[in-house]
Amino acid sequence: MPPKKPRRVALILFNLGGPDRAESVRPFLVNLFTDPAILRVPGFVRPWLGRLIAWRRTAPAQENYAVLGGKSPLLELTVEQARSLDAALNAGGGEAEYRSFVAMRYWHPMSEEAARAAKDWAPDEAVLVPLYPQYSTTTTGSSVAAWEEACRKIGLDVPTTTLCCFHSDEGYAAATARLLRASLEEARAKLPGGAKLRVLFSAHGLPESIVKAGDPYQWQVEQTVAAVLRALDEPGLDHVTCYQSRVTPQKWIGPSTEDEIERAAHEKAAVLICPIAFVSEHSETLVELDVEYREEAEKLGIPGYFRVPAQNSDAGFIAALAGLVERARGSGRALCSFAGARQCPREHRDCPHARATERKAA
Ligand SMILES: C=CC1=C(C)c2cc3[nH]c(cc4nc(cc5[nH]c(cc1n2)c(C)c5CCC(=O)O)C(CCC(=O)O)=C4C)c(C)c3C=C
Ligand SMILES: [Fe+2]
Ligand SMILES: [Fe+2]
Repeated sequence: MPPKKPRRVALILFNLGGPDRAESVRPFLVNLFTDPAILRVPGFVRPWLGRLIAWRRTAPAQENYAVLGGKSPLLELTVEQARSLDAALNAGGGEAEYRSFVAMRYWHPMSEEAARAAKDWAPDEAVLVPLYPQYSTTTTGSSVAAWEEACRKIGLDVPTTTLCCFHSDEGYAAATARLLRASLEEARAKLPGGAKLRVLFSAHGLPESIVKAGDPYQWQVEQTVAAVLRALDEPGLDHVTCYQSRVTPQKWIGPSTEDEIERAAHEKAAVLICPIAFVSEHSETLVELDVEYREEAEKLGIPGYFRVPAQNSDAGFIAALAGLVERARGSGRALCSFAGARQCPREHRDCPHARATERKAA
């Protein structure tokens, strides 16, 4: 008998995307601020208001990207994560052949480009893999919606499993705790003896109204911090969870990372910032945390300012992601679909991270 052909599994890696040159900043921001998941105003107002906000945000955003050579490093880092994930999943041979496709939400390659590339490969099934550990309607929810629309448009119809969230996954928490431990040791070695050190778990913020409307993101961020602290196993560690990157005038969830840095400086405590909702370096880690907040902290006379690197293609993180993909495929259950809602419910404490959408092959 001829050997059985491996089943082709397309992995669709979701991230936000970022401009690839200075001229892309404005259209990237327009895409972002005209997304109904981000700008929650009546549909007839959104195109105008979204463009206005994008126009006002262009100059500060361009300044941030200028520090990074005029572009976001997010795509390159995501492509590297994709290659590493494929290598990890395909290493043992097995019944499946995996191939990752990157689908960015607001800049290229976007969902339609990813869906066309995936279709050309003729997969037997697909797994949607958000590079967001915590589910938010503004990130994973929005990406899944864009993906489904792209599939309808180009006629890609394969059985699809959605990895909804992995906020408390043990492998992910352990990999994050390892990175945190290494940075803690480095910071302690550099600090003058006896100086206080506080860990600031810094997540991307969200407008408070979005959380009040039921978005589980903040709750899931808190679960991640708890899981990382369990894995770190350092009782008594001075820490706080805070939120960065506020970009609109509404009230955002807090406390803000800037306020926590200021509080630490007043209390003569050094800070170690641990990004807790980003798994790749980008402008909000490399510029906001490493340049802007550091400058403010130093002006306030902070005794030390350190940062934990994002996971990028860290071997432990990639192994955790590979495990999540395998378990999601194997689950065969509708775990996070909640009365047809797109969103992983806030109360879903036991979320094993997968929503299996069974569709009959055409
Ligand atoms: C109302 C605005 C925004 C919400 C809500 C929001 C949620 C959100 N974003 C991330 C992760 C990323 N955001 C990135 C860039 C970015 N985000 C916003 C606005 C909102 N984000 C803007 C305007 C920008 C552009 C940059 C800027 O103007 O400063 C990025 C990519 C940046 C890059 O360098 O490529 C990521 C990643 C999360 C996790 C999140 C909610 C949970
Ligand atoms: Fe953002
Ligand atoms: Fe979930």
